[in-house]
Amino acid sequence: MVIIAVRKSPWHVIWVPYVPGVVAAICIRFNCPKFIRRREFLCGTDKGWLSLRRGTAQLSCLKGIPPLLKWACSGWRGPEYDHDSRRHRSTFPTSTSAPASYSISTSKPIDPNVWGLANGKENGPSAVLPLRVAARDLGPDRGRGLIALSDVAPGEILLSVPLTRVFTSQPDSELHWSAEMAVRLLRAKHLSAQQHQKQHEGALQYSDDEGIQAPKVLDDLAGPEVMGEAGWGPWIAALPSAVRTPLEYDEEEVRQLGCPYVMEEIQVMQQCVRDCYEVLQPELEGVGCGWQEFLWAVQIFHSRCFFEPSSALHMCVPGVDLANHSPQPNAAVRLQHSPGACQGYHALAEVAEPPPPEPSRFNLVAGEAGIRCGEEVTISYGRWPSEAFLLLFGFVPTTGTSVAAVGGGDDSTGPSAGAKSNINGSSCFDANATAGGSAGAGASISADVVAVAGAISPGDSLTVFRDAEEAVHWCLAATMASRRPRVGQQGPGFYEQDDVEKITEAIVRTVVEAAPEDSLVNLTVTLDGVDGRLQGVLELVSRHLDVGPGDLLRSRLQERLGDFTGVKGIYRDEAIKLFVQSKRALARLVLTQL
Ligand SMILES: C[S@@+](CC[C@H](N)C(=O)[O-])C[C@H]1O[C@@H](n2cnc3c(N)ncnc32)[C@H](O)[C@@H]1O
Repeated sequence: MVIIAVRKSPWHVIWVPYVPGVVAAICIRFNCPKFIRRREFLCGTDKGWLSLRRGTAQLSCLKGIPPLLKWACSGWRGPEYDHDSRRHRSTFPTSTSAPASYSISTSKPIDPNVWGLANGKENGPSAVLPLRVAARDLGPDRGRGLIALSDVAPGEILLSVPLTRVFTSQPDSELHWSAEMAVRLLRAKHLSAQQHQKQHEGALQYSDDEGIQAPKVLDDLAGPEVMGEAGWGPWIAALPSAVRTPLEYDEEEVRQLGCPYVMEEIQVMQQCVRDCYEVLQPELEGVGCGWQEFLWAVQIFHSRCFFEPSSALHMCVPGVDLANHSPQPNAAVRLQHSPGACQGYHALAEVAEPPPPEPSRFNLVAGEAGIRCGEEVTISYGRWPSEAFLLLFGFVPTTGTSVAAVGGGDDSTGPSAGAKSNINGSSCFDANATAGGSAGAGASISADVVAVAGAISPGDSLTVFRDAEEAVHWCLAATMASRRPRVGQQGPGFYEQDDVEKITEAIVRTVVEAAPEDSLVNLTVTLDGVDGRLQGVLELVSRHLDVGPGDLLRSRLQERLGDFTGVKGIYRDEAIKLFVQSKRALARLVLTQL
């Protein structure tokens, strides 16, 4: 696992390159200039492809997607060209151990016709494109996804999309990136519909005139490099008709999230998109679009874009954008740059005739364990707190483990108080060191803890304080509240409000001076332990207040847990439920460690 600290950055997801040096890190981020809040996440990505998932039962075929995949991979000569894959394929043992419930338990290639794949057709002048993947409807939880049509060898390219067919943000736009892309998408949709209409009318007109050949309509495979904005039609036609992220949540749904930080984030995001709409409204009306279409288009980009850090561009990659997320993916993406863009190309050109430069391509590549026929092809969107997944993609990833032990919808049940074991053998829970607590390092993981951990979204973290200043204020206020003297008595260690403010200011100054380079925002706990910056702040405060940092953390976590246990009513969205369950389970689990 590679861990990367992303500092002073808004939502920012990073994939570490599968083969270092071949591809730049690919990221996804939500980055709105109007409301950038400095946030700090520890994030990482699994470099390995640990376990593979089998295909889902009852997969239905999708009209419109096969032509999309072919269109997206324009100019690619296909997997057979890139690899001698038969050699690799023979390395798979015959799968006889697959559970009977799996719909596909054979490594025999699936007949593309049965699966509705328009296969073996030409893609370019003479090339045959026998794709190894097809899109399938995987049900309401995941939407569509990509399924392997045959066993795929490690490292084999599954889809290869030229950058000319990648819908990319404009670097110098003054608008928020997704709003700028949305308005272009809607214009392209309008133009491609007009183009389609013209072609249809032309064909009708000529079919009336017997003996006269219909005018040659543009090839179905033509793209934006030939047709300009109207050329995005095949991709746009395959986009989902609805995407639901928190941009569409109403007040009640936002409230159900329970977490004040996330609630605020969503409100700011919603306002930002409304502001962008106001600016763009005249242009949007010009292409027959209103608020609903704009909101759809913005959410399309939030949920489907890669972020390429070296160019700072957001990229929506037709075909690859059908790959769903898994914390244990079996594939990854790579940017493959053209020889013309590589060092040495021009030097070569001086001494010999170099091959014509190929466009750079965005590849979907099988992981190092390969992929079995019938398995879903997944990539990792990154290892992120559940709010990042929720805000951008509208879903919260799970491990699939039962959540019964953390109470599910019933907030009264929690993990057994005896579950004092250390998560993953980590000994990071040292906040209690001066408070005399037991971290239980090295203890085995009890069934309760495993069940609780199962509800926690992989990579989740719990924001304990927004920033150091809030932490200091809270610690002082909570400590003074507990020491408030009775009338007529002198409480030990109790300060009056004026003094509290002075002490708070002094502590904040000390904290900032102690870590001038550090961004002291988004102080969290995770399954790996207490954020070191949070630990530092708590220790500084505790010295002034004569109270253990572990005690301060414990009572703050109790309060945060209360945010997630107070949610009433039936969850209106599965993602909200999973978000609340994950945060609640994490808070409880950390509390058992203190
Ligand atoms: C890049 S798209 C993937 C293709 C998408 N399923 C479709 O039908 O077009 C990302 C969206 O797919 C869905 N998705 C991806 N991975 C998922 C997962 N592990 N669980 C649930 N939904 C997922 C979410 O709706 C997300 O916003």
